[in-house]
Amino acid sequence: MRSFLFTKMHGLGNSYIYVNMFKERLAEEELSYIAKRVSNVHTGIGSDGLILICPSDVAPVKMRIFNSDGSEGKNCGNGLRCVAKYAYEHGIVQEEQFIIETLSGLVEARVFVEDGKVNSVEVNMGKPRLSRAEIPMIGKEDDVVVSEPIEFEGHMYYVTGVSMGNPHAVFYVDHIEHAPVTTLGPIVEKDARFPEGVNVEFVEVVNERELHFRVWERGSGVTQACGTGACAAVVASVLNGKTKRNEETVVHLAGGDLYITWKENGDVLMRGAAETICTGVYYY
Ligand SMILES: N[C@@H](CCC[C@H](N)C(=O)O)C(=O)O
Repeated sequence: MRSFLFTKMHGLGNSYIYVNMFKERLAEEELSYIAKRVSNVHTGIGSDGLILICPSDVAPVKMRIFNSDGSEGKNCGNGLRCVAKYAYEHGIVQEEQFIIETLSGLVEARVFVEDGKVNSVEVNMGKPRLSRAEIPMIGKEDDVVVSEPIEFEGHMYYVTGVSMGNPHAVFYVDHIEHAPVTTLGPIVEKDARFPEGVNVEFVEVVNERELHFRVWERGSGVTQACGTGACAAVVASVLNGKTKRNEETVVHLAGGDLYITWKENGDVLMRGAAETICTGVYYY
């Protein structure tokens, strides 16, 4: 029987099994299988997926994220905050500001430390990508998708498309508690107009600085929070004239709050909590 050491961490209830690949060896061809196994709440550890904390050729640390269905994602906002906390607290980095490599590029993290422990993290998530080709979404390559009418199963909705290194489809609702997360979410996720699938976000605007948010994640379904999704929601809200550029917006997710600013220079800043739940040995 084989085994590896893991740490379970969460960002606002979006939990992953983290493996320190500076020390552990997992076979590339088994990563998808391991992600599915550890995520299972009944027969595994229970999580929204698996995150590998890896050595990098271009940064002090690299993040790889696998959803609970075994698919590999290109970015993960809550994961980045937890990777930053882990890297700092385990001495992978010594500075409080450092670069993390992801499959969608480099981001800069800054940890806020109290008594040697990281209690929150800010990540500069970089610039959102807005063209259909970048999201990706079928249609004229250079077009942006802002409140575009779109039909699903005979009903009309309005979608705004944003890539934060991974794809997001944002929909506005009047009351967040009635958002069709588990009904419309899986339909949009797998719709052929999004050739790589899509994360699906529902947003209720409270006021110019506050949003309610629920998510159906590509590859994981309902989660308590999605960092890249919350960034996409803020970008979409600026594009739709509902919130302001260069001003911090509080996003209320099921698992807690994130503080997000789409800066004048184009970068999106995300700040929020990152927490360690437990460590252990996983056998497979
Ligand atoms: N929970 C994440 C996003 C994880 C990846 C996503 N499901 C995808 O496939 O793109 C976050 O906090 O951003």
